[in-house]
Amino acid sequence: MKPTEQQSDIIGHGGNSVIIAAPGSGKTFVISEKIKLIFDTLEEYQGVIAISYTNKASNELQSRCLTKGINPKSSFFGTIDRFFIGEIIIPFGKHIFGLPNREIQIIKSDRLPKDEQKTLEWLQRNLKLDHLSAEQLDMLVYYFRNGIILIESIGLLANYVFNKSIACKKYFLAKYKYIFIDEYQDSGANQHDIFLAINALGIVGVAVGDLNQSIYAFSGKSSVFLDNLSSNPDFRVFKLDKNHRCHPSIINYTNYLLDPSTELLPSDTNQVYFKRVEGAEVEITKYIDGVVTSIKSKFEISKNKDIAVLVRGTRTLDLIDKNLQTPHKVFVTTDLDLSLNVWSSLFARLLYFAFDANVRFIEVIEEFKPAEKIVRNDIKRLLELKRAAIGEFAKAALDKQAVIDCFIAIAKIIAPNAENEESISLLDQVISDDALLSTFRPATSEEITVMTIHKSKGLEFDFVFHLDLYEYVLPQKGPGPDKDWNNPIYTNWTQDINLHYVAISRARKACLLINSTKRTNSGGKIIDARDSEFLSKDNIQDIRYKNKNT
Ligand SMILES: Nc1ncnc2c1ncn2[C@@H]1O[C@H](COP(=O)(O)OP(=O)(O)OP(=O)(O)O)[C@@H](O)[C@H]1O
Repeated sequence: MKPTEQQSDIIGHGGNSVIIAAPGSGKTFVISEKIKLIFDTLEEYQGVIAISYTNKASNELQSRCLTKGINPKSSFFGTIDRFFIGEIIIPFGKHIFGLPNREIQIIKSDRLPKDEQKTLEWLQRNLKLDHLSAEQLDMLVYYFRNGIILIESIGLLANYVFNKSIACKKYFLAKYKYIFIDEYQDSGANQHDIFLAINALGIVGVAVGDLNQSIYAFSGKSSVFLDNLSSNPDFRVFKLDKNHRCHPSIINYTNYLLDPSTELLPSDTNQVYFKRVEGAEVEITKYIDGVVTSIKSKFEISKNKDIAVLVRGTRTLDLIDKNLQTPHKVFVTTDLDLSLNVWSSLFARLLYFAFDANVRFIEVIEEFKPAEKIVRNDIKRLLELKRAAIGEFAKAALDKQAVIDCFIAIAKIIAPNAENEESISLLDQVISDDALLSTFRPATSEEITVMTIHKSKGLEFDFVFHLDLYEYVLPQKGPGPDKDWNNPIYTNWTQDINLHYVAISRARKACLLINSTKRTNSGGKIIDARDSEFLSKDNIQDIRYKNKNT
Protein backbone atom coordinates (compact mmCIF):
# COMPACT_ATOMS: atom_id res chain seq x y z
CA MET A 1 0.00 0.00 0.00
CA LYS A 2 1.41 3.39 -0.98
CA PRO A 3 1.20 6.08 1.71
CA THR A 4 -0.53 9.34 0.75
CA GLU A 5 1.42 12.60 1.00
CA GLN A 6 -0.22 13.32 4.37
CA GLN A 7 0.75 9.86 5.64
CA SER A 8 4.34 10.14 4.27
CA ASP A 9 4.88 13.45 6.10
CA ILE A 10 4.04 11.77 9.41
CA ILE A 11 6.08 8.64 8.71
CA GLY A 12 9.11 10.79 7.84
CA HIS A 13 8.91 13.20 10.81
CA GLY A 14 11.48 12.25 13.45
CA GLY A 15 10.34 14.57 16.28
CA ASN A 16 7.51 14.72 18.80
CA SER A 17 4.14 14.56 17.13
CA VAL A 18 0.43 14.57 17.77
CA ILE A 19 -1.56 12.85 15.06
CA ILE A 20 -5.24 13.74 14.93
CA ALA A 21 -6.75 10.98 12.86
CA ALA A 22 -10.25 10.57 11.44
CA PRO A 23 -11.72 7.04 11.40
CA GLY A 24 -10.30 4.88 8.63
CA SER A 25 -7.56 7.40 7.81
CA GLY A 26 -4.81 4.80 8.21
CA LYS A 27 -3.41 5.61 11.64
CA THR A 28 -2.57 1.97 12.39
CA PHE A 29 -0.91 1.81 8.97
CA VAL A 30 1.07 5.01 9.62
CA ILE A 31 2.19 4.02 13.14
CA SER A 32 3.33 0.58 11.99
CA GLU A 33 5.28 2.03 9.01
CA LYS A 34 6.92 4.56 11.34
CA ILE A 35 7.84 1.93 13.92
CA LYS A 36 9.30 -0.38 11.24
CA LEU A 37 11.60 2.44 10.07
CA ILE A 38 12.71 3.10 13.67
CA PHE A 39 13.50 -0.60 14.33
CA ASP A 40 16.29 -0.36 11.74
CA THR A 41 18.03 2.41 13.68
CA LEU A 42 18.02 0.62 17.07
CA GLU A 43 20.65 -1.45 18.83
CA GLU A 44 19.58 -4.87 20.12
CA TYR A 45 19.09 -3.53 23.71
CA GLN A 46 16.99 -0.57 22.57
CA GLY A 47 13.33 -0.38 21.66
CA VAL A 48 10.15 1.61 21.23
CA ILE A 49 7.23 1.72 23.62
CA ALA A 50 3.98 1.13 21.71
CA ILE A 51 0.84 1.49 23.83
CA SER A 52 -2.56 0.47 22.51
CA TYR A 53 -5.94 0.67 24.22
CA THR A 54 -6.74 -3.05 24.23
CA ASN A 55 -4.80 -6.32 24.00
CA LYS A 56 -6.51 -6.97 20.68
CA ALA A 57 -5.40 -3.61 19.21
CA SER A 58 -1.90 -4.21 20.55
CA ASN A 59 -1.68 -7.66 18.93
CA GLU A 60 -2.87 -6.13 15.65
CA LEU A 61 -0.24 -3.34 15.77
CA GLN A 62 2.50 -5.78 16.75
CA SER A 63 1.71 -8.16 13.93
CA ARG A 64 1.65 -5.27 11.41
CA CYS A 65 5.09 -4.11 12.69
CA LEU A 66 6.69 -7.54 12.64
CA THR A 67 6.10 -8.53 9.03
CA LYS A 68 8.80 -10.38 7.10
CA GLY A 69 11.00 -11.32 10.06
CA ILE A 70 11.54 -7.73 11.22
CA ASN A 71 13.37 -7.60 14.57
CA PRO A 72 11.57 -5.49 17.21
CA LYS A 73 14.76 -5.37 19.34
CA SER A 74 13.80 -4.65 22.97
CA SER A 75 10.45 -2.99 22.25
CA PHE A 76 7.37 -3.02 24.45
CA PHE A 77 3.95 -3.64 22.88
CA GLY A 78 0.92 -3.68 25.17
CA THR A 79 -1.73 -1.78 27.06
CA ILE A 80 -1.00 1.13 29.39
CA ASP A 81 -1.77 -0.92 32.51
CA ARG A 82 0.62 -3.72 31.49
CA PHE A 83 3.26 -1.10 30.71
CA PHE A 84 2.88 0.66 34.06
CA ILE A 85 2.98 -2.63 35.98
CA GLY A 86 5.71 -4.46 34.06
CA GLU A 87 8.07 -1.59 33.25
CA ILE A 88 7.62 0.79 36.17
CA ILE A 89 5.78 -0.41 39.29
CA ILE A 90 7.09 -3.95 39.78
CA PRO A 91 10.76 -3.43 38.78
CA PHE A 92 11.23 -0.03 40.47
CA GLY A 93 8.48 0.09 43.13
CA LYS A 94 10.56 -2.08 45.43
CA HIS A 95 13.38 0.53 45.42
CA ILE A 96 10.93 3.19 46.58
CA PHE A 97 8.45 1.29 48.78
CA GLY A 98 10.50 -1.71 49.96
CA LEU A 99 10.32 -5.37 48.91
CA PRO A 100 6.86 -6.96 48.85
CA ASN A 101 6.64 -9.91 51.26
CA ARG A 102 5.05 -12.18 48.63
CA GLU A 103 4.47 -12.42 44.87
CA ILE A 104 2.54 -9.45 43.58
CA GLN A 105 -1.13 -9.91 42.75
CA ILE A 106 -3.08 -7.30 40.83
CA ILE A 107 -6.67 -7.07 42.00
CA LYS A 108 -9.61 -4.68 42.06
CA SER A 109 -10.34 -3.13 45.44
CA ASP A 110 -13.76 -4.81 45.50
CA ARG A 111 -11.92 -8.10 46.11
CA LEU A 112 -10.73 -6.84 49.50
CA PRO A 113 -12.67 -7.46 52.74
CA LYS A 114 -15.63 -5.07 53.11
CA ASP A 115 -14.09 -3.08 56.00
CA GLU A 116 -10.92 -2.43 53.96
CA GLN A 117 -12.99 -1.36 50.95
CA LYS A 118 -14.62 1.28 53.14
CA THR A 119 -11.25 2.81 53.97
CA LEU A 120 -10.46 3.02 50.24
CA GLU A 121 -13.57 4.84 49.06
CA TRP A 122 -11.37 7.77 47.96
CA LEU A 123 -9.47 5.56 45.48
CA GLN A 124 -10.46 6.21 41.87
CA ARG A 125 -8.60 5.57 38.65
CA ASN A 126 -8.59 9.26 37.65
CA LEU A 127 -7.22 10.54 40.96
CA LYS A 128 -4.29 12.87 40.30
CA LEU A 129 -0.98 12.37 42.08
CA ASP A 130 -0.97 15.89 43.54
CA HIS A 131 -4.37 15.19 45.12
CA LEU A 132 -3.05 12.13 46.94
CA SER A 133 -2.48 12.71 50.67
CA ALA A 134 0.50 11.21 52.55
CA GLU A 135 -1.91 8.98 54.45
CA GLN A 136 -3.51 7.67 51.25
CA LEU A 137 -0.07 6.99 49.75
CA ASP A 138 0.85 5.04 52.89
CA MET A 139 -2.17 2.81 52.33
CA LEU A 140 -1.10 2.01 48.77
CA VAL A 141 2.45 1.32 49.99
CA TYR A 142 1.05 -0.99 52.68
CA TYR A 143 -0.74 -3.04 49.99
CA PHE A 144 2.35 -3.10 47.77
CA ARG A 145 4.51 -4.41 50.63
CA ASN A 146 1.89 -7.08 51.21
CA GLY A 147 2.05 -8.15 47.56
CA ILE A 148 -1.06 -6.35 46.28
CA ILE A 149 -1.40 -3.73 43.57
CA LEU A 150 -4.93 -2.39 43.41
CA ILE A 151 -6.03 -1.92 39.81
CA GLU A 152 -7.50 1.51 40.58
CA SER A 153 -4.08 2.65 41.84
CA ILE A 154 -1.97 1.56 38.84
CA GLY A 155 -1.72 5.04 37.24
CA LEU A 156 -1.03 6.75 40.56
CA LEU A 157 1.66 4.28 41.62
CA ALA A 158 3.36 4.36 38.22
CA ASN A 159 3.35 8.16 38.28
CA TYR A 160 4.79 8.24 41.80
CA VAL A 161 7.49 5.61 41.14
CA PHE A 162 8.52 7.18 37.82
CA ASN A 163 8.88 10.57 39.51
CA LYS A 164 10.89 9.28 42.47
CA SER A 165 13.06 6.58 40.92
CA ILE A 166 16.27 7.80 39.31
CA ALA A 167 17.06 4.17 38.40
CA CYS A 168 13.77 3.95 36.50
CA LYS A 169 14.52 7.13 34.54
CA LYS A 170 18.04 5.89 33.72
CA TYR A 171 16.65 2.55 32.57
CA PHE A 172 14.13 4.27 30.27
CA LEU A 173 16.77 6.58 28.85
CA ALA A 174 19.14 3.71 28.08
CA LYS A 175 16.48 1.48 26.59
CA TYR A 176 13.74 3.45 24.87
CA LYS A 177 13.99 5.87 21.97
CA TYR A 178 10.31 6.48 21.18
CA ILE A 179 6.98 6.27 22.95
CA PHE A 180 3.78 5.84 20.90
CA ILE A 181 0.37 6.07 22.55
CA ASP A 182 -2.69 5.26 20.49
CA GLU A 183 -6.25 6.37 21.37
CA TYR A 184 -4.84 9.33 23.29
CA GLN A 185 -8.33 10.86 23.43
CA ASP A 186 -9.11 8.24 26.09
CA SER A 187 -6.08 9.06 28.28
CA GLY A 188 -6.22 9.40 32.05
CA ALA A 189 -4.44 12.18 34.00
CA ASN A 190 -1.64 9.90 35.21
CA GLN A 191 -1.01 8.51 31.74
CA HIS A 192 -0.72 12.07 30.39
CA ASP A 193 1.73 13.08 33.17
CA ILE A 194 3.94 10.03 32.61
CA PHE A 195 3.91 10.50 28.83
CA LEU A 196 5.18 14.07 29.30
CA ALA A 197 7.76 12.98 31.90
CA ILE A 198 9.11 10.23 29.61
CA ASN A 199 9.21 12.74 26.78
CA ALA A 200 11.09 15.23 28.98
CA LEU A 201 13.89 12.65 29.29
CA GLY A 202 14.50 13.05 25.55
CA ILE A 203 12.45 10.05 24.40
CA VAL A 204 10.47 11.08 21.32
CA GLY A 205 6.70 11.13 21.95
CA VAL A 206 4.02 10.29 19.40
CA ALA A 207 0.38 10.59 20.47
CA VAL A 208 -2.41 9.48 18.18
CA GLY A 209 -6.08 10.09 18.65
CA ASP A 210 -9.41 11.36 17.43
CA LEU A 211 -11.42 13.67 19.66
CA ASN A 212 -14.61 12.31 18.16
CA GLN A 213 -13.85 8.72 19.04
CA SER A 214 -13.64 9.40 22.78
CA ILE A 215 -15.97 6.82 24.35
CA TYR A 216 -14.49 6.00 27.75
CA ALA A 217 -15.31 9.11 29.84
CA PHE A 218 -17.24 6.85 32.26
CA SER A 219 -13.92 5.39 33.43
CA GLY A 220 -12.26 8.71 34.16
CA LYS A 221 -10.72 9.15 30.72
CA SER A 222 -10.85 12.49 28.96
CA SER A 223 -10.03 14.00 25.59
CA VAL A 224 -8.76 17.23 27.24
CA PHE A 225 -5.29 15.68 27.33
CA LEU A 226 -5.22 15.26 23.56
CA ASP A 227 -6.35 18.87 23.26
CA ASN A 228 -3.68 19.93 25.71
CA LEU A 229 -0.94 18.12 23.79
CA SER A 230 -2.11 19.66 20.50
CA SER A 231 -1.32 23.12 21.86
CA ASN A 232 2.05 22.08 23.30
CA PRO A 233 4.77 23.92 21.30
CA ASP A 234 7.14 20.91 21.64
CA PHE A 235 4.80 18.78 19.57
CA ARG A 236 4.07 19.11 15.86
CA VAL A 237 0.42 18.49 15.05
CA PHE A 238 -0.47 16.40 12.00
CA LYS A 239 -3.91 15.72 10.64
CA LEU A 240 -4.98 12.50 8.96
CA ASP A 241 -8.37 13.37 7.60
CA LYS A 242 -8.86 11.30 4.47
CA ASN A 243 -11.04 8.32 5.27
CA HIS A 244 -9.83 5.39 3.15
CA ARG A 245 -12.29 2.96 4.61
CA CYS A 246 -15.87 4.10 4.20
CA HIS A 247 -18.15 4.75 1.26
CA PRO A 248 -18.53 8.55 0.71
CA SER A 249 -22.17 8.46 1.86
CA ILE A 250 -21.03 6.92 5.17
CA ILE A 251 -18.34 9.59 5.57
CA ASN A 252 -21.00 12.24 4.88
CA TYR A 253 -23.33 10.76 7.48
CA THR A 254 -20.72 10.59 10.25
CA ASN A 255 -19.41 14.09 9.50
CA TYR A 256 -22.95 15.54 9.42
CA LEU A 257 -23.72 13.86 12.73
CA LEU A 258 -20.96 15.89 14.37
CA ASP A 259 -21.39 19.05 12.35
CA PRO A 260 -24.47 19.68 10.20
CA SER A 261 -22.69 22.50 8.33
CA THR A 262 -20.15 20.00 6.97
CA GLU A 263 -19.58 20.03 3.21
CA LEU A 264 -20.89 16.76 1.78
CA LEU A 265 -18.76 14.67 -0.58
CA PRO A 266 -20.25 13.80 -3.96
CA SER A 267 -21.80 10.33 -3.82
CA ASP A 268 -23.79 8.45 -6.49
CA THR A 269 -25.52 6.18 -4.03
CA ASN A 270 -26.62 6.47 -0.43
CA GLN A 271 -25.47 3.54 1.64
CA VAL A 272 -26.66 4.47 5.12
CA TYR A 273 -30.06 2.83 5.64
CA PHE A 274 -32.70 2.74 8.35
CA LYS A 275 -35.17 -0.03 9.20
CA ARG A 276 -37.79 -0.12 11.94
CA VAL A 277 -38.84 -3.71 12.63
CA GLU A 278 -42.32 -4.60 13.98
CA GLY A 279 -41.75 -6.36 17.31
CA ALA A 280 -38.72 -6.51 19.62
CA GLU A 281 -35.14 -7.87 19.51
CA VAL A 282 -36.24 -11.41 18.55
CA GLU A 283 -37.97 -10.01 15.45
CA ILE A 284 -34.81 -8.01 14.66
CA THR A 285 -32.76 -11.21 14.62
CA LYS A 286 -35.36 -12.83 12.31
CA TYR A 287 -35.11 -9.80 10.05
CA ILE A 288 -31.29 -10.03 9.97
CA ASP A 289 -31.45 -13.77 9.21
CA GLY A 290 -33.80 -12.95 6.33
CA VAL A 291 -31.70 -10.24 4.68
CA VAL A 292 -28.11 -11.52 5.04
CA THR A 293 -28.10 -13.35 1.70
CA SER A 294 -29.45 -10.39 -0.29
CA ILE A 295 -27.06 -7.96 1.47
CA LYS A 296 -24.10 -10.18 0.55
CA SER A 297 -25.17 -10.27 -3.05
CA LYS A 298 -26.01 -6.52 -3.33
CA PHE A 299 -22.72 -5.38 -1.74
CA GLU A 300 -20.56 -8.18 -3.19
CA ILE A 301 -19.58 -9.51 0.22
CA SER A 302 -18.24 -13.04 -0.02
CA LYS A 303 -17.89 -13.96 3.65
CA ASN A 304 -20.16 -13.58 6.68
CA LYS A 305 -17.21 -12.46 8.79
CA ASP A 306 -17.20 -9.16 6.89
CA ILE A 307 -20.61 -8.40 8.41
CA ALA A 308 -21.02 -7.15 12.00
CA VAL A 309 -23.94 -6.69 14.36
CA LEU A 310 -23.00 -3.90 16.80
CA VAL A 311 -24.96 -3.25 19.98
CA ARG A 312 -24.77 -0.86 22.88
CA GLY A 313 -25.06 -3.28 25.80
CA THR A 314 -24.68 -6.87 26.86
CA ARG A 315 -28.44 -7.39 27.27
CA THR A 316 -28.97 -6.96 23.52
CA LEU A 317 -25.80 -8.98 22.88
CA ASP A 318 -27.29 -11.96 24.73
CA LEU A 319 -30.65 -11.64 22.94
CA ILE A 320 -28.98 -11.58 19.53
CA ASP A 321 -26.72 -14.50 20.42
CA LYS A 322 -29.65 -16.64 21.58
CA ASN A 323 -31.93 -15.88 18.64
CA LEU A 324 -29.81 -15.31 15.55
CA GLN A 325 -29.87 -18.39 13.31
CA THR A 326 -27.13 -17.25 10.92
CA PRO A 327 -23.74 -18.62 12.07
CA HIS A 328 -22.17 -15.97 14.26
CA LYS A 329 -19.51 -15.39 16.87
CA VAL A 330 -19.99 -13.18 19.89
CA PHE A 331 -16.86 -11.38 21.02
CA VAL A 332 -16.76 -10.76 24.74
CA THR A 333 -13.86 -10.04 27.04
CA THR A 334 -13.39 -12.69 29.71
CA ASP A 335 -12.10 -12.02 33.24
CA LEU A 336 -9.00 -14.00 32.27
CA ASP A 337 -8.33 -11.46 29.46
CA LEU A 338 -8.88 -8.56 31.84
CA SER A 339 -6.77 -9.92 34.69
CA LEU A 340 -3.39 -8.18 34.82
CA ASN A 341 -1.51 -10.97 36.60
CA VAL A 342 1.34 -12.48 34.56
CA TRP A 343 -0.02 -16.04 34.76
CA SER A 344 -3.44 -14.83 33.55
CA SER A 345 -1.87 -13.19 30.48
CA LEU A 346 0.16 -16.32 29.78
CA PHE A 347 -2.90 -18.60 30.11
CA ALA A 348 -4.94 -16.34 27.83
CA ARG A 349 -2.16 -16.33 25.22
CA LEU A 350 -1.85 -20.14 25.46
CA LEU A 351 -5.59 -20.48 24.82
CA TYR A 352 -5.30 -18.27 21.73
CA PHE A 353 -2.38 -20.46 20.63
CA ALA A 354 -4.39 -23.65 21.21
CA PHE A 355 -7.19 -22.49 18.90
CA ASP A 356 -5.36 -20.49 16.25
CA ALA A 357 -2.72 -21.98 13.95
CA ASN A 358 -1.46 -18.45 13.20
CA VAL A 359 -0.32 -17.92 16.80
CA ARG A 360 3.14 -19.45 17.26
CA PHE A 361 4.12 -21.12 20.53
CA ILE A 362 7.57 -19.53 20.59
CA GLU A 363 6.07 -16.04 20.18
CA VAL A 364 3.79 -16.65 23.17
CA ILE A 365 6.72 -17.87 25.27
CA GLU A 366 8.98 -14.99 24.22
CA GLU A 367 6.42 -12.43 25.41
CA PHE A 368 7.22 -13.64 28.93
CA LYS A 369 10.85 -14.77 28.73
CA PRO A 370 13.41 -14.31 25.92
CA ALA A 371 14.23 -17.71 24.36
CA GLU A 372 17.97 -17.23 24.96
CA LYS A 373 17.32 -17.06 28.70
CA ILE A 374 15.64 -20.48 28.79
CA VAL A 375 18.02 -23.38 29.54
CA ARG A 376 18.15 -26.30 27.12
CA ASN A 377 16.34 -28.80 29.36
CA ASP A 378 13.49 -26.35 29.88
CA ILE A 379 13.17 -25.82 26.14
CA LYS A 380 12.88 -29.59 25.69
CA ARG A 381 10.23 -29.76 28.42
CA LEU A 382 8.34 -26.78 26.92
CA LEU A 383 8.18 -28.51 23.54
CA GLU A 384 6.76 -31.64 25.21
CA LEU A 385 4.15 -29.49 26.95
CA LYS A 386 3.33 -27.73 23.69
CA ARG A 387 2.64 -31.13 22.05
CA ALA A 388 0.59 -32.19 25.08
CA ALA A 389 -1.51 -29.00 24.87
CA ILE A 390 -2.12 -29.48 21.14
CA GLY A 391 -3.09 -33.12 21.86
CA GLU A 392 -5.57 -32.09 24.54
CA PHE A 393 -7.31 -29.54 22.33
CA ALA A 394 -7.53 -32.07 19.46
CA LYS A 395 -9.65 -34.41 21.63
CA ALA A 396 -13.43 -34.46 21.14
CA ALA A 397 -14.04 -33.76 24.84
CA LEU A 398 -11.60 -31.49 26.62
CA ASP A 399 -9.96 -32.95 29.74
CA LYS A 400 -10.20 -29.84 31.89
CA GLN A 401 -7.69 -30.84 34.54
CA ALA A 402 -5.12 -32.03 31.99
CA VAL A 403 -5.21 -28.63 30.25
CA ILE A 404 -4.91 -26.75 33.54
CA ASP A 405 -1.97 -28.94 34.65
CA CYS A 406 -0.24 -28.51 31.32
CA PHE A 407 -0.60 -24.70 31.36
CA ILE A 408 0.60 -24.51 34.98
CA ALA A 409 3.66 -26.58 34.08
CA ILE A 410 4.44 -24.13 31.25
CA ALA A 411 3.93 -21.14 33.57
CA LYS A 412 6.24 -22.65 36.19
CA ILE A 413 9.04 -22.74 33.61
CA ILE A 414 8.41 -19.31 32.05
CA ALA A 415 7.32 -17.23 35.04
CA PRO A 416 8.04 -19.26 38.20
CA ASN A 417 7.90 -16.22 40.45
CA ALA A 418 4.48 -15.06 39.29
CA GLU A 419 2.49 -18.07 40.51
CA ASN A 420 -1.03 -16.91 41.12
CA GLU A 421 -4.08 -18.76 42.48
CA GLU A 422 -6.51 -16.27 40.99
CA SER A 423 -5.10 -16.84 37.49
CA ILE A 424 -5.56 -20.60 37.91
CA SER A 425 -9.13 -20.14 39.04
CA LEU A 426 -9.88 -17.78 36.12
CA LEU A 427 -8.44 -20.37 33.72
CA ASP A 428 -10.63 -23.01 35.35
CA GLN A 429 -13.67 -20.72 34.93
CA VAL A 430 -12.98 -20.28 31.19
CA ILE A 431 -12.28 -23.96 30.50
CA SER A 432 -15.44 -24.99 32.33
CA ASP A 433 -17.70 -22.76 30.23
CA ASP A 434 -18.01 -23.44 26.48
CA ALA A 435 -19.25 -19.90 25.75
CA LEU A 436 -16.24 -18.31 27.50
CA LEU A 437 -13.82 -20.79 25.94
CA SER A 438 -15.11 -20.13 22.45
CA THR A 439 -14.14 -16.44 22.74
CA PHE A 440 -10.51 -17.59 22.34
CA ARG A 441 -11.32 -19.30 19.06
CA PRO A 442 -10.90 -17.10 15.95
CA ALA A 443 -14.10 -16.54 13.98
CA THR A 444 -14.50 -18.70 10.90
CA SER A 445 -15.15 -16.88 7.64
CA GLU A 446 -18.79 -18.03 7.74
CA GLU A 447 -19.56 -16.42 11.09
CA ILE A 448 -21.07 -12.94 11.47
CA THR A 449 -19.34 -10.87 14.15
CA VAL A 450 -21.55 -9.81 17.08
CA MET A 451 -20.07 -7.39 19.62
CA THR A 452 -20.57 -4.19 21.58
CA ILE A 453 -19.70 -0.89 19.90
CA HIS A 454 -17.02 -0.31 22.54
CA LYS A 455 -15.31 -3.50 21.50
CA SER A 456 -15.53 -2.71 17.77
CA LYS A 457 -13.21 0.28 18.04
CA GLY A 458 -10.30 -0.07 15.60
CA LEU A 459 -12.05 -2.79 13.55
CA GLU A 460 -13.71 -2.64 10.13
CA PHE A 461 -16.40 -4.61 8.29
CA ASP A 462 -18.04 -4.41 4.86
CA PHE A 463 -21.52 -4.16 6.36
CA VAL A 464 -22.65 -3.05 9.82
CA PHE A 465 -26.05 -3.63 11.45
CA HIS A 466 -26.18 -0.92 14.13
CA LEU A 467 -28.74 -1.84 16.83
CA ASP A 468 -29.97 -0.29 20.07
CA LEU A 469 -31.04 3.00 18.47
CA TYR A 470 -33.79 3.67 21.00
CA GLU A 471 -34.69 6.62 23.17
CA TYR A 472 -33.12 6.09 26.65
CA VAL A 473 -30.61 3.53 25.28
CA LEU A 474 -28.54 5.54 22.81
CA PRO A 475 -28.18 8.31 23.92
CA GLN A 476 -28.70 7.22 27.50
CA LYS A 477 -31.03 9.25 29.70
CA GLY A 478 -31.40 9.22 33.45
CA PRO A 479 -33.76 10.97 35.88
CA GLY A 480 -33.49 14.73 36.37
CA PRO A 481 -32.65 16.33 39.77
CA ASP A 482 -34.46 14.66 42.72
CA LYS A 483 -34.99 11.45 40.75
CA ASP A 484 -37.42 13.25 38.47
CA TRP A 485 -38.24 10.80 35.64
CA ASN A 486 -40.65 13.34 34.10
CA ASN A 487 -37.70 15.55 33.24
CA PRO A 488 -34.96 13.11 32.23
CA ILE A 489 -31.48 14.32 31.33
CA TYR A 490 -28.84 12.92 29.02
CA THR A 491 -26.13 11.20 31.05
CA ASN A 492 -23.42 11.86 28.45
CA TRP A 493 -24.64 13.20 25.13
CA THR A 494 -21.20 13.81 23.57
CA GLN A 495 -19.77 10.41 24.49
CA ASP A 496 -22.91 8.75 23.14
CA ILE A 497 -22.69 10.66 19.84
CA ASN A 498 -19.08 9.47 19.63
CA LEU A 499 -20.21 5.90 20.24
CA HIS A 500 -22.77 6.17 17.43
CA TYR A 501 -20.04 7.71 15.23
CA VAL A 502 -17.60 4.86 16.00
CA ALA A 503 -20.27 2.24 15.13
CA ILE A 504 -21.20 3.75 11.75
CA SER A 505 -17.57 4.42 10.78
CA ARG A 506 -16.70 0.69 11.15
CA ALA A 507 -18.60 0.08 7.87
CA ARG A 508 -16.72 0.01 4.58
CA LYS A 509 -19.63 -0.43 2.16
CA ALA A 510 -22.93 0.09 3.98
CA CYS A 511 -24.52 0.56 7.37
CA LEU A 512 -28.07 -0.32 8.39
CA LEU A 513 -29.39 1.58 11.41
CA ILE A 514 -32.00 -0.67 12.88
CA ASN A 515 -34.55 -0.49 15.68
CA SER A 516 -37.97 -1.88 16.49
CA THR A 517 -41.39 -0.88 17.75
CA LYS A 518 -40.79 -2.71 21.04
CA ARG A 519 -37.70 -3.40 23.13
CA THR A 520 -36.58 -5.27 26.23
CA ASN A 521 -35.98 -2.98 29.20
CA SER A 522 -33.44 -3.38 32.02
CA GLY A 523 -35.94 -5.46 33.99
CA GLY A 524 -36.29 -7.92 31.09
CA LYS A 525 -39.83 -6.68 30.22
CA ILE A 526 -40.86 -5.96 26.63
CA ILE A 527 -42.03 -2.36 26.40
CA ASP A 528 -43.00 0.10 23.64
CA ALA A 529 -39.89 1.57 22.06
CA ARG A 530 -39.26 5.04 20.69
CA ASP A 531 -36.59 6.16 18.22
CA SER A 532 -33.20 7.39 19.35
CA GLU A 533 -32.82 11.18 19.16
CA PHE A 534 -29.78 10.57 16.95
CA LEU A 535 -31.96 9.25 14.11
CA SER A 536 -33.43 12.71 13.52
CA LYS A 537 -30.71 15.00 14.91
CA ASP A 538 -30.51 18.13 12.69
CA ASN A 539 -32.80 16.33 10.19
CA ILE A 540 -30.07 13.78 9.50
CA GLN A 541 -32.76 11.47 8.10
CA ASP A 542 -32.62 13.60 4.93
CA ILE A 543 -29.14 12.29 4.11
CA ARG A 544 -30.05 8.61 4.64
CA TYR A 545 -31.25 6.28 1.93
CA LYS A 546 -34.91 7.07 1.36
CA ASN A 547 -37.37 4.24 1.83
CA LYS A 548 -40.87 3.97 3.17
CA ASN A 549 -39.63 3.85 6.75
CA THR A 550 -37.89 7.21 6.70
N1 LIG B 1 -2.65 5.12 1.71
C1 LIG B 1 -3.68 4.27 1.66
N2 LIG B 1 -4.13 3.78 0.47
C2 LIG B 1 -5.17 2.89 0.42
N3 LIG B 1 -5.82 2.42 1.50
C3 LIG B 1 -5.43 2.86 2.71
C4 LIG B 1 -4.34 3.80 2.87
N4 LIG B 1 -4.16 4.02 4.19
C5 LIG B 1 -5.09 3.27 4.83
N5 LIG B 1 -5.84 2.56 3.95
C6 LIG B 1 -6.93 1.60 4.27
O1 LIG B 1 -7.89 2.27 5.08
C7 LIG B 1 -8.43 1.38 6.06
C8 LIG B 1 -8.25 1.98 7.44
O2 LIG B 1 -6.85 1.95 7.80
P1 LIG B 1 -6.39 1.70 9.31
O3 LIG B 1 -7.00 0.45 9.81
O4 LIG B 1 -4.92 1.88 9.37
O5 LIG B 1 -7.18 2.93 9.91
P2 LIG B 1 -7.32 3.58 11.33
O6 LIG B 1 -7.11 5.03 11.11
O7 LIG B 1 -6.43 2.87 12.30
O8 LIG B 1 -8.85 3.34 11.68
P3 LIG B 1 -9.81 3.60 12.96
O9 LIG B 1 -9.22 4.64 13.83
O10 LIG B 1 -11.14 4.03 12.38
O11 LIG B 1 -9.94 2.26 13.58
C9 LIG B 1 -7.71 0.05 5.91
O12 LIG B 1 -8.55 -0.80 5.15
C10 LIG B 1 -6.46 0.42 5.15
O13 LIG B 1 -6.01 -0.66 4.37
